[in-house]
Amino acid sequence: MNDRYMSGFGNEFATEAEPGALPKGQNSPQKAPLGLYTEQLSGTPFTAPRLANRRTWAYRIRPSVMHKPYEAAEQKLLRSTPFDEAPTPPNQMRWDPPPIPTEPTDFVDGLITIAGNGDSTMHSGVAIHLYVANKSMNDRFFYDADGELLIVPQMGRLIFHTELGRIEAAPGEIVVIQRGIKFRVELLEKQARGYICENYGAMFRLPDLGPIGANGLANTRDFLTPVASYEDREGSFRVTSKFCGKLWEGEYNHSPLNVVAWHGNYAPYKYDLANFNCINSVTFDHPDPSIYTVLTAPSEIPGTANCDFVIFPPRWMVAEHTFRPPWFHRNFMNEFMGLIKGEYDAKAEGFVPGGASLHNCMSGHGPDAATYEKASHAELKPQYLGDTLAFMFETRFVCRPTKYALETAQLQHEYYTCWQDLKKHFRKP
Ligand SMILES: O=C(O)Cc1cc(O)ccc1O
Ligand SMILES: [Fe+2]
Repeated sequence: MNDRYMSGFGNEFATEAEPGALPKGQNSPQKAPLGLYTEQLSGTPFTAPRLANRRTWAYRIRPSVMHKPYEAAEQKLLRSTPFDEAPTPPNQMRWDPPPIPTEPTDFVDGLITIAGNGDSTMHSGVAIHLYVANKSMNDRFFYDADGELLIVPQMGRLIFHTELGRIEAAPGEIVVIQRGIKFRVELLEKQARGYICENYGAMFRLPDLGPIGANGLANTRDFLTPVASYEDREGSFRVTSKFCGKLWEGEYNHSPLNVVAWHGNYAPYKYDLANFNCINSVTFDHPDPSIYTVLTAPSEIPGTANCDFVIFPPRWMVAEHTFRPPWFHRNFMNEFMGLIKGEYDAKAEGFVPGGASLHNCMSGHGPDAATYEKASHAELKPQYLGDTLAFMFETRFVCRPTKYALETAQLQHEYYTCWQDLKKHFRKP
Protein backbone atom coordinates (compact mmCIF):
# COMPACT_ATOMS: atom_id res chain seq x y z
CA MET A 1 0.00 0.00 0.00
CA ASN A 2 1.20 3.47 -0.69
CA ASP A 3 -0.34 6.78 0.28
CA ARG A 4 -1.95 7.35 -3.11
CA TYR A 5 -4.78 4.89 -2.52
CA MET A 6 -7.22 3.96 0.22
CA SER A 7 -8.15 0.32 0.63
CA GLY A 8 -11.62 -1.26 0.83
CA PHE A 9 -14.73 -1.83 -1.28
CA GLY A 10 -17.58 0.71 -1.07
CA ASN A 11 -16.13 2.33 2.05
CA GLU A 12 -17.00 5.77 3.33
CA PHE A 13 -13.74 7.49 2.45
CA ALA A 14 -12.63 11.02 3.35
CA THR A 15 -9.65 12.60 1.62
CA GLU A 16 -8.24 16.08 1.11
CA ALA A 17 -5.46 17.22 -1.23
CA GLU A 18 -5.02 20.41 0.83
CA PRO A 19 -5.21 20.43 4.61
CA GLY A 20 -8.47 21.82 5.94
CA ALA A 21 -10.39 21.48 2.64
CA LEU A 22 -13.02 19.13 4.08
CA PRO A 23 -15.71 20.81 6.19
CA LYS A 24 -15.96 19.51 9.73
CA GLY A 25 -19.19 18.05 11.09
CA GLN A 26 -21.45 18.92 8.15
CA ASN A 27 -21.67 18.54 4.38
CA SER A 28 -22.79 21.93 3.13
CA PRO A 29 -21.61 24.80 5.30
CA GLN A 30 -22.63 28.33 4.39
CA LYS A 31 -19.06 28.89 3.28
CA ALA A 32 -17.00 25.81 2.44
CA PRO A 33 -13.34 25.86 3.55
CA LEU A 34 -10.66 27.43 1.29
CA GLY A 35 -13.32 29.17 -0.85
CA LEU A 36 -14.39 25.90 -2.47
CA TYR A 37 -17.81 25.07 -3.91
CA THR A 38 -19.79 22.20 -2.43
CA GLU A 39 -21.36 19.61 -4.76
CA GLN A 40 -23.03 16.27 -4.14
CA LEU A 41 -22.71 13.48 -6.73
CA SER A 42 -25.36 10.75 -6.31
CA GLY A 43 -24.66 7.36 -7.83
CA THR A 44 -27.98 5.91 -6.62
CA PRO A 45 -31.37 7.45 -5.82
CA PHE A 46 -31.36 9.39 -2.53
CA THR A 47 -33.72 6.78 -1.17
CA ALA A 48 -31.77 3.63 -2.14
CA PRO A 49 -31.45 1.23 0.80
CA ARG A 50 -28.49 2.10 2.98
CA LEU A 51 -26.42 -0.89 1.83
CA ALA A 52 -26.76 0.09 -1.83
CA ASN A 53 -26.75 3.86 -1.35
CA ARG A 54 -23.80 5.65 -2.98
CA ARG A 55 -22.99 9.34 -3.01
CA THR A 56 -19.98 11.57 -2.67
CA TRP A 57 -19.58 15.13 -1.46
CA ALA A 58 -17.03 17.06 -3.48
CA TYR A 59 -15.35 20.36 -2.54
CA ARG A 60 -14.22 21.89 -5.79
CA ILE A 61 -12.77 25.05 -7.30
CA ARG A 62 -15.82 25.49 -9.56
CA PRO A 63 -19.10 23.51 -9.65
CA SER A 64 -19.90 21.10 -12.51
CA VAL A 65 -22.67 23.33 -13.83
CA MET A 66 -20.24 25.87 -15.25
CA HIS A 67 -19.82 25.08 -18.96
CA LYS A 68 -21.15 26.06 -22.40
CA PRO A 69 -24.04 23.97 -23.80
CA TYR A 70 -23.11 20.50 -25.02
CA GLU A 71 -23.40 19.93 -28.76
CA ALA A 72 -23.56 16.69 -30.75
CA ALA A 73 -20.05 15.38 -31.36
CA GLU A 74 -18.39 13.11 -33.89
CA GLN A 75 -18.87 9.46 -33.08
CA LYS A 76 -16.49 6.93 -34.58
CA LEU A 77 -16.98 3.24 -33.76
CA LEU A 78 -18.78 3.75 -30.46
CA ARG A 79 -22.34 2.33 -30.48
CA SER A 80 -25.17 2.04 -28.00
CA THR A 81 -28.58 0.46 -27.50
CA PRO A 82 -30.75 -0.81 -29.15
CA PHE A 83 -27.94 -2.73 -30.94
CA ASP A 84 -30.17 -3.49 -33.91
CA GLU A 85 -27.75 -2.52 -36.70
CA ALA A 86 -27.57 -6.14 -37.88
CA PRO A 87 -29.35 -9.45 -37.20
CA THR A 88 -27.64 -11.40 -34.41
CA PRO A 89 -26.47 -14.82 -35.60
CA PRO A 90 -26.51 -17.77 -33.18
CA ASN A 91 -22.98 -18.69 -34.28
CA GLN A 92 -19.91 -18.87 -32.10
CA MET A 93 -17.81 -15.80 -32.88
CA ARG A 94 -14.16 -14.95 -32.37
CA TRP A 95 -12.02 -11.96 -33.24
CA ASP A 96 -8.31 -11.24 -33.61
CA PRO A 97 -7.04 -8.21 -31.68
CA PRO A 98 -7.88 -4.82 -33.22
CA PRO A 99 -4.87 -3.08 -34.78
CA ILE A 100 -3.50 0.00 -33.03
CA PRO A 101 -4.37 3.03 -35.20
CA THR A 102 -1.66 4.84 -37.10
CA GLU A 103 -3.46 8.21 -36.76
CA PRO A 104 -3.17 9.96 -33.37
CA THR A 105 -6.05 8.45 -31.37
CA ASP A 106 -6.93 9.01 -27.74
CA PHE A 107 -8.88 6.71 -25.40
CA VAL A 108 -12.28 8.18 -26.37
CA ASP A 109 -11.71 8.30 -30.13
CA GLY A 110 -10.32 4.77 -29.93
CA LEU A 111 -13.46 3.20 -28.47
CA ILE A 112 -14.78 0.35 -30.64
CA THR A 113 -18.09 -1.23 -29.72
CA ILE A 114 -18.23 -4.98 -30.35
CA ALA A 115 -21.61 -5.91 -28.90
CA GLY A 116 -24.27 -4.95 -26.42
CA ASN A 117 -27.76 -5.53 -25.11
CA GLY A 118 -30.58 -4.08 -23.03
CA ASP A 119 -31.56 -0.45 -22.98
CA SER A 120 -29.26 2.17 -21.55
CA THR A 121 -32.16 4.53 -20.87
CA MET A 122 -33.87 1.78 -18.85
CA HIS A 123 -30.69 1.09 -16.87
CA SER A 124 -30.37 -2.50 -17.99
CA GLY A 125 -27.91 -4.39 -20.14
CA VAL A 126 -24.32 -3.67 -21.13
CA ALA A 127 -22.18 -2.56 -24.02
CA ILE A 128 -18.85 -4.23 -24.69
CA HIS A 129 -16.15 -2.05 -26.16
CA LEU A 130 -12.48 -2.35 -27.02
CA TYR A 131 -10.15 0.61 -26.77
CA VAL A 132 -7.05 1.27 -28.83
CA ALA A 133 -5.04 4.42 -28.21
CA ASN A 134 -1.68 5.98 -28.97
CA LYS A 135 -2.26 9.49 -27.60
CA SER A 136 -2.91 10.93 -24.13
CA MET A 137 -5.87 13.14 -23.29
CA ASN A 138 -4.64 16.45 -21.91
CA ASP A 139 -7.29 19.13 -22.38
CA ARG A 140 -10.04 16.65 -23.17
CA PHE A 141 -12.15 14.83 -20.59
CA PHE A 142 -14.90 12.21 -20.73
CA TYR A 143 -17.82 11.08 -18.65
CA ASP A 144 -20.44 8.41 -19.23
CA ALA A 145 -23.96 9.18 -18.02
CA ASP A 146 -25.23 5.89 -19.50
CA GLY A 147 -23.29 3.51 -17.33
CA GLU A 148 -20.38 2.49 -15.21
CA LEU A 149 -17.12 1.57 -16.97
CA LEU A 150 -15.22 -1.58 -16.04
CA ILE A 151 -11.90 -1.21 -17.84
CA VAL A 152 -9.61 -4.20 -18.47
CA PRO A 153 -6.21 -3.05 -19.80
CA GLN A 154 -4.53 -5.63 -22.01
CA MET A 155 -1.56 -3.62 -23.34
CA GLY A 156 0.06 -0.43 -22.03
CA ARG A 157 0.05 1.23 -18.62
CA LEU A 158 -2.34 4.14 -18.14
CA ILE A 159 -3.17 6.86 -15.67
CA PHE A 160 -6.85 7.61 -15.21
CA HIS A 161 -6.96 11.20 -13.96
CA THR A 162 -10.44 11.34 -12.42
CA GLU A 163 -12.39 13.99 -10.55
CA LEU A 164 -11.79 12.02 -7.37
CA GLY A 165 -8.11 11.20 -7.84
CA ARG A 166 -5.53 9.48 -10.01
CA ILE A 167 -5.48 5.75 -10.73
CA GLU A 168 -2.50 4.13 -12.40
CA ALA A 169 -3.26 0.79 -14.02
CA ALA A 170 -1.29 -1.88 -15.85
CA PRO A 171 -2.44 -4.99 -17.71
CA GLY A 172 -3.51 -7.47 -15.03
CA GLU A 173 -5.36 -4.77 -13.10
CA ILE A 174 -8.90 -3.51 -13.66
CA VAL A 175 -10.35 -0.04 -13.12
CA VAL A 176 -13.97 0.85 -12.43
CA ILE A 177 -15.16 4.41 -13.07
CA GLN A 178 -18.75 4.98 -12.12
CA ARG A 179 -21.51 6.73 -14.04
CA GLY A 180 -20.92 10.46 -14.36
CA ILE A 181 -17.37 10.69 -13.03
CA LYS A 182 -15.19 12.79 -15.35
CA PHE A 183 -11.73 11.63 -16.30
CA ARG A 184 -8.96 11.82 -18.83
CA VAL A 185 -6.58 9.03 -19.79
CA GLU A 186 -2.83 9.44 -20.00
CA LEU A 187 -0.74 6.78 -21.74
CA LEU A 188 2.46 5.76 -19.97
CA GLU A 189 3.53 3.74 -22.99
CA LYS A 190 3.30 4.40 -26.71
CA GLN A 191 0.27 2.18 -27.24
CA ALA A 192 -2.67 1.07 -25.18
CA ARG A 193 -5.33 -1.54 -25.78
CA GLY A 194 -7.98 -3.19 -23.68
CA TYR A 195 -11.59 -4.13 -23.07
CA ILE A 196 -14.47 -2.24 -21.45
CA CYS A 197 -17.77 -3.37 -20.05
CA GLU A 198 -20.14 -0.43 -19.94
CA ASN A 199 -22.66 -1.50 -17.34
CA TYR A 200 -26.01 0.23 -17.73
CA GLY A 201 -27.47 -1.57 -14.72
CA ALA A 202 -26.92 -1.60 -10.98
CA MET A 203 -23.33 -0.97 -9.97
CA PHE A 204 -20.78 -3.75 -9.76
CA ARG A 205 -20.40 -5.17 -6.27
CA LEU A 206 -18.68 -8.13 -4.66
CA PRO A 207 -20.55 -11.42 -4.98
CA ASP A 208 -21.97 -13.13 -1.89
CA LEU A 209 -19.70 -15.94 -0.77
CA GLY A 210 -22.27 -18.40 0.61
CA PRO A 211 -20.57 -21.50 2.06
CA ILE A 212 -17.13 -20.20 1.01
CA GLY A 213 -17.35 -18.06 4.15
CA ALA A 214 -16.18 -14.60 5.10
CA ASN A 215 -13.03 -14.59 2.95
CA GLY A 216 -12.00 -15.55 -0.54
CA LEU A 217 -12.36 -14.69 -4.21
CA ALA A 218 -11.73 -10.92 -4.45
CA ASN A 219 -11.08 -9.66 -0.92
CA THR A 220 -12.32 -6.17 -0.02
CA ARG A 221 -8.96 -4.89 1.21
CA ASP A 222 -7.42 -5.28 -2.25
CA PHE A 223 -9.71 -2.70 -3.86
CA LEU A 224 -7.94 0.65 -4.06
CA THR A 225 -9.58 4.07 -4.33
CA PRO A 226 -7.39 7.11 -5.03
CA VAL A 227 -6.83 9.95 -2.61
CA ALA A 228 -8.03 13.40 -3.72
CA SER A 229 -5.87 15.23 -6.23
CA TYR A 230 -6.83 18.17 -8.38
CA GLU A 231 -5.88 20.33 -11.33
CA ASP A 232 -6.17 24.11 -11.00
CA ARG A 233 -5.98 24.81 -14.74
CA GLU A 234 -7.75 27.55 -16.70
CA GLY A 235 -7.97 27.81 -20.50
CA SER A 236 -9.95 26.00 -23.14
CA PHE A 237 -11.08 22.46 -22.36
CA ARG A 238 -13.40 19.97 -23.98
CA VAL A 239 -15.61 17.53 -22.08
CA THR A 240 -17.10 14.67 -24.07
CA SER A 241 -20.27 13.25 -22.57
CA LYS A 242 -21.87 9.93 -23.44
CA PHE A 243 -25.52 10.62 -22.87
CA CYS A 244 -28.44 8.53 -24.19
CA GLY A 245 -26.11 6.60 -26.45
CA LYS A 246 -24.63 9.58 -28.23
CA LEU A 247 -21.48 11.62 -27.76
CA TRP A 248 -21.79 15.30 -26.90
CA GLU A 249 -19.14 17.92 -26.38
CA GLY A 250 -19.09 20.90 -24.03
CA GLU A 251 -16.58 23.71 -23.69
CA TYR A 252 -15.17 24.49 -20.25
CA ASN A 253 -12.84 27.35 -19.27
CA HIS A 254 -11.27 25.26 -16.53
CA SER A 255 -10.27 21.67 -15.89
CA PRO A 256 -13.22 19.75 -14.41
CA LEU A 257 -10.74 17.71 -12.35
CA ASN A 258 -10.84 20.43 -9.71
CA VAL A 259 -11.99 18.52 -6.61
CA VAL A 260 -9.67 19.50 -3.76
CA ALA A 261 -11.33 17.22 -1.20
CA TRP A 262 -14.15 14.71 -1.05
CA HIS A 263 -15.88 12.29 1.22
CA GLY A 264 -18.30 9.52 0.41
CA ASN A 265 -18.69 6.03 -1.00
CA TYR A 266 -19.16 6.75 -4.73
CA ALA A 267 -15.64 6.71 -6.11
CA PRO A 268 -13.55 4.90 -8.71
CA TYR A 269 -11.31 2.01 -7.77
CA LYS A 270 -8.79 -0.44 -9.13
CA TYR A 271 -8.10 -4.06 -8.36
CA ASP A 272 -5.09 -6.23 -9.18
CA LEU A 273 -6.40 -9.54 -10.51
CA ALA A 274 -3.29 -11.25 -9.09
CA ASN A 275 -4.91 -10.81 -5.66
CA PHE A 276 -7.84 -13.04 -6.59
CA ASN A 277 -8.12 -15.96 -4.18
CA CYS A 278 -9.15 -18.75 -6.51
CA ILE A 279 -11.38 -21.49 -5.10
CA ASN A 280 -11.51 -24.67 -7.20
CA SER A 281 -12.02 -28.42 -7.13
CA VAL A 282 -9.52 -30.45 -5.08
CA THR A 283 -11.48 -33.65 -5.65
CA PHE A 284 -13.07 -34.20 -9.06
CA ASP A 285 -15.04 -32.47 -11.83
CA HIS A 286 -14.79 -29.04 -13.37
CA PRO A 287 -16.94 -26.57 -11.39
CA ASP A 288 -19.18 -23.91 -12.94
CA PRO A 289 -17.17 -20.76 -13.73
CA SER A 290 -19.21 -18.71 -11.25
CA ILE A 291 -16.47 -19.67 -8.76
CA TYR A 292 -14.30 -17.15 -10.59
CA THR A 293 -16.60 -14.14 -10.13
CA VAL A 294 -14.67 -11.00 -9.25
CA LEU A 295 -17.57 -8.54 -9.41
CA THR A 296 -21.27 -8.87 -10.11
CA ALA A 297 -23.81 -6.32 -11.31
CA PRO A 298 -27.12 -7.79 -10.18
CA SER A 299 -30.50 -7.45 -11.88
CA GLU A 300 -33.89 -7.49 -10.18
CA ILE A 301 -34.04 -11.30 -10.62
CA PRO A 302 -32.08 -13.13 -7.91
CA GLY A 303 -29.03 -14.97 -9.26
CA THR A 304 -29.47 -13.48 -12.75
CA ALA A 305 -26.74 -10.89 -13.11
CA ASN A 306 -27.00 -8.01 -15.52
CA CYS A 307 -23.29 -8.75 -15.82
CA ASP A 308 -20.75 -10.87 -13.98
CA PHE A 309 -17.06 -10.17 -14.36
CA VAL A 310 -15.26 -13.50 -14.16
CA ILE A 311 -11.54 -14.31 -14.50
CA PHE A 312 -9.52 -17.44 -15.27
CA PRO A 313 -6.26 -16.66 -13.47
CA PRO A 314 -3.05 -18.67 -13.06
CA ARG A 315 -3.94 -21.66 -10.83
CA TRP A 316 -3.30 -25.28 -10.01
CA MET A 317 -5.36 -27.98 -11.68
CA VAL A 318 -5.52 -31.10 -9.52
CA ALA A 319 -8.94 -32.69 -10.12
CA GLU A 320 -8.72 -36.49 -10.35
CA HIS A 321 -10.40 -38.71 -13.01
CA THR A 322 -11.66 -35.48 -14.57
CA PHE A 323 -11.68 -33.81 -17.94
CA ARG A 324 -9.99 -30.67 -16.65
CA PRO A 325 -10.63 -27.94 -19.28
CA PRO A 326 -14.11 -26.45 -19.65
CA TRP A 327 -16.70 -29.01 -20.74
CA PHE A 328 -18.93 -28.72 -23.81
CA HIS A 329 -21.93 -26.65 -22.89
CA ARG A 330 -24.85 -24.46 -23.87
CA ASN A 331 -25.87 -21.74 -21.44
CA PHE A 332 -28.67 -19.42 -20.55
CA MET A 333 -26.19 -16.60 -19.97
CA ASN A 334 -24.19 -14.95 -22.75
CA GLU A 335 -20.42 -15.09 -22.67
CA PHE A 336 -18.04 -12.49 -24.05
CA MET A 337 -14.43 -13.49 -23.38
CA GLY A 338 -11.11 -11.70 -23.67
CA LEU A 339 -7.53 -12.74 -23.06
CA ILE A 340 -5.13 -10.47 -21.17
CA LYS A 341 -2.11 -12.76 -21.51
CA GLY A 342 -0.95 -16.27 -22.26
CA GLU A 343 -3.22 -19.07 -23.35
CA TYR A 344 -6.72 -20.11 -22.38
CA ASP A 345 -7.06 -23.77 -21.38
CA ALA A 346 -10.07 -24.46 -23.63
CA LYS A 347 -8.40 -23.32 -26.83
CA ALA A 348 -5.19 -24.70 -28.34
CA GLU A 349 -4.88 -21.81 -30.80
CA GLY A 350 -6.72 -18.87 -32.32
CA PHE A 351 -7.76 -17.15 -29.08
CA VAL A 352 -4.92 -14.69 -28.61
CA PRO A 353 -4.17 -11.84 -26.17
CA GLY A 354 -6.20 -8.81 -27.19
CA GLY A 355 -8.66 -10.99 -29.11
CA ALA A 356 -12.21 -11.84 -28.09
CA SER A 357 -14.90 -14.48 -28.38
CA LEU A 358 -18.65 -14.46 -28.04
CA HIS A 359 -20.87 -17.44 -27.25
CA ASN A 360 -24.47 -16.36 -26.90
CA CYS A 361 -27.52 -17.96 -25.30
CA MET A 362 -27.78 -21.68 -26.13
CA SER A 363 -24.94 -21.62 -28.68
CA GLY A 364 -22.88 -24.79 -28.21
CA HIS A 365 -19.21 -24.29 -27.39
CA GLY A 366 -16.34 -25.71 -25.36
CA PRO A 367 -12.85 -27.10 -25.89
CA ASP A 368 -11.58 -27.18 -29.45
CA ALA A 369 -10.82 -30.57 -31.01
CA ALA A 370 -7.08 -30.39 -30.26
CA THR A 371 -7.72 -29.54 -26.59
CA TYR A 372 -10.33 -32.28 -26.31
CA GLU A 373 -7.99 -34.97 -27.60
CA LYS A 374 -5.09 -33.78 -25.46
CA ALA A 375 -7.04 -33.39 -22.20
CA SER A 376 -8.84 -36.73 -22.67
CA HIS A 377 -5.50 -38.51 -22.55
CA ALA A 378 -3.45 -36.26 -20.30
CA GLU A 379 -1.74 -37.73 -17.26
CA LEU A 380 -3.68 -36.25 -14.32
CA LYS A 381 -0.82 -35.10 -12.15
CA PRO A 382 -1.07 -31.67 -10.48
CA GLN A 383 -0.52 -29.08 -13.17
CA TYR A 384 0.13 -25.37 -12.76
CA LEU A 385 -1.50 -23.15 -15.38
CA GLY A 386 0.95 -20.29 -15.14
CA ASP A 387 0.92 -18.25 -18.30
CA THR A 388 -2.75 -17.36 -18.52
CA LEU A 389 -5.24 -14.62 -17.68
CA ALA A 390 -8.58 -14.76 -19.46
CA PHE A 391 -11.81 -13.09 -18.42
CA MET A 392 -15.49 -13.17 -19.22
CA PHE A 393 -18.27 -10.60 -19.21
CA GLU A 394 -21.26 -12.86 -18.63
CA THR A 395 -24.53 -11.12 -19.32
CA ARG A 396 -28.18 -11.85 -18.81
CA PHE A 397 -29.25 -10.66 -22.28
CA VAL A 398 -27.93 -11.79 -25.66
CA CYS A 399 -24.89 -9.74 -26.72
CA ARG A 400 -25.77 -8.37 -30.12
CA PRO A 401 -22.68 -7.67 -32.25
CA THR A 402 -22.40 -4.32 -33.98
CA LYS A 403 -22.19 -4.07 -37.76
CA TYR A 404 -18.49 -3.28 -37.31
CA ALA A 405 -17.92 -6.47 -35.31
CA LEU A 406 -19.63 -8.56 -37.98
CA GLU A 407 -17.82 -6.92 -40.89
CA THR A 408 -14.32 -6.29 -39.54
CA ALA A 409 -11.40 -8.22 -41.01
CA GLN A 410 -10.61 -9.34 -37.45
CA LEU A 411 -13.68 -11.60 -37.35
CA GLN A 412 -12.47 -15.20 -37.68
CA HIS A 413 -14.87 -16.70 -40.22
CA GLU A 414 -13.18 -20.09 -39.81
CA TYR A 415 -13.69 -20.24 -36.02
CA TYR A 416 -16.26 -23.05 -36.35
CA THR A 417 -13.64 -25.34 -37.87
CA CYS A 418 -11.90 -25.74 -34.50
CA TRP A 419 -14.67 -28.18 -33.56
CA GLN A 420 -15.10 -29.97 -36.90
CA ASP A 421 -12.39 -32.57 -36.23
CA LEU A 422 -14.07 -33.91 -33.09
CA LYS A 423 -14.04 -37.62 -33.76
CA LYS A 424 -16.84 -40.06 -33.22
CA HIS A 425 -15.70 -42.30 -30.36
CA PHE A 426 -19.04 -43.99 -29.62
CA ARG A 427 -18.93 -47.76 -29.34
CA LYS A 428 -22.26 -49.53 -29.06
CA PRO A 429 -21.90 -52.08 -26.21
O1 LIG B 1 -16.93 -21.01 -22.43
C1 LIG B 1 -15.95 -20.76 -21.73
O2 LIG B 1 -14.79 -21.05 -22.06
C2 LIG B 1 -16.16 -20.17 -20.35
C3 LIG B 1 -16.43 -21.24 -19.38
C4 LIG B 1 -15.41 -21.73 -18.62
C5 LIG B 1 -15.64 -22.78 -17.75
O3 LIG B 1 -14.63 -23.22 -17.00
C6 LIG B 1 -16.87 -23.35 -17.67
C7 LIG B 1 -17.93 -22.84 -18.42
C8 LIG B 1 -17.71 -21.79 -19.27
O4 LIG B 1 -18.70 -21.25 -19.99
FE1 LIG C 1 -18.89 -20.99 -21.97
